[in-house]
Amino acid sequence: MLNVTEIFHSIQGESTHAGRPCVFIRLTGCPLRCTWCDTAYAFYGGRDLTEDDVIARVRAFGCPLVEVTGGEPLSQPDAFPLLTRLCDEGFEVLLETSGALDTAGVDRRVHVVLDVKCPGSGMAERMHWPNLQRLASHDEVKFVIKDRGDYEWAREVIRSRDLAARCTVLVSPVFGETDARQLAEWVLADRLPVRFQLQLHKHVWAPDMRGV
Ligand SMILES: C[S@@+](CC[C@H](N)C(=O)[O-])C[C@H]1O[C@@H](n2cnc3c(N)ncnc32)[C@H](O)[C@@H]1O
Ligand SMILES: Nc1nc2[nH]cc(C(=O)O)c2c(=O)[nH]1
Ligand code: SF4
Ligand SMILES: [Mg+2]
Repeated sequence: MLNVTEIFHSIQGESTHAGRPCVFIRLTGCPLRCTWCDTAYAFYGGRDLTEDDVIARVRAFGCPLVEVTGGEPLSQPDAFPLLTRLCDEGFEVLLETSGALDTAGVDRRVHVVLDVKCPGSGMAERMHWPNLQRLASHDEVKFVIKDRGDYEWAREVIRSRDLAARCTVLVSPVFGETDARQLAEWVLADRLPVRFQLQLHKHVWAPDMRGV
């Protein structure tokens, strides 16, 4: 059984897949509390659905790209077989995860977008660092940057672990809080080998709108 906040069809707003039509499965619940989280409505509530229900709802959208997100999707043990089932059904599968939960049980076909929570999130000490050793070239690592302190912390993690040689590294401003231009200029000044991203959907729809 899966506890689900929402299943919706939208334009992927993040990662290297930004701009592509995508179905989102937002699982309920998260053990973290990032200071700037834009999805606190997924912490509680939700509706219990069987894996078959979820697959049927996803299939109905007729879209080959699916993202499992949350909340923290890996906080539900049944998320692991769901990811495998989605791959078996022929979907291209993305997983958006906080970095705090072990990704060892995630199907290797899944494209993992792994956050590394910076100090400004208040959750940096929750990082499960062995997750970085399991990154495949189709995976992506994301740093959401609140301020200059976060930027310098992320830069050190990227350089000391040679992350850009392993996979795409994304840096994103905290929406509505971090000056995007400032972050872009820091990246350029340092020749940091990352992909700067904005949350595209928040520029298309109202930033606080659900289900997009
Ligand atoms: C809501 S989280 C759900 C998945 C998982 N719990 C995680 O944190 O990756 C989805 C993505 O949105 C990002 N995010 C949440 N609030 C944000 C904000 N205010 N500005 C920029 N990105 C944000 C998170 O860092 C994460 O990459
Ligand atoms: N359009 C859209 N793209 C997204 N990419 C990642 C999202 C997420 O909340 O994990 C998200 C989201 O909530 N909406
Ligand atoms: S881990 Fe993800 S869902 Fe949980 S509080 Fe942080 S951003 Fe929000
Ligand atoms: Mg979102």
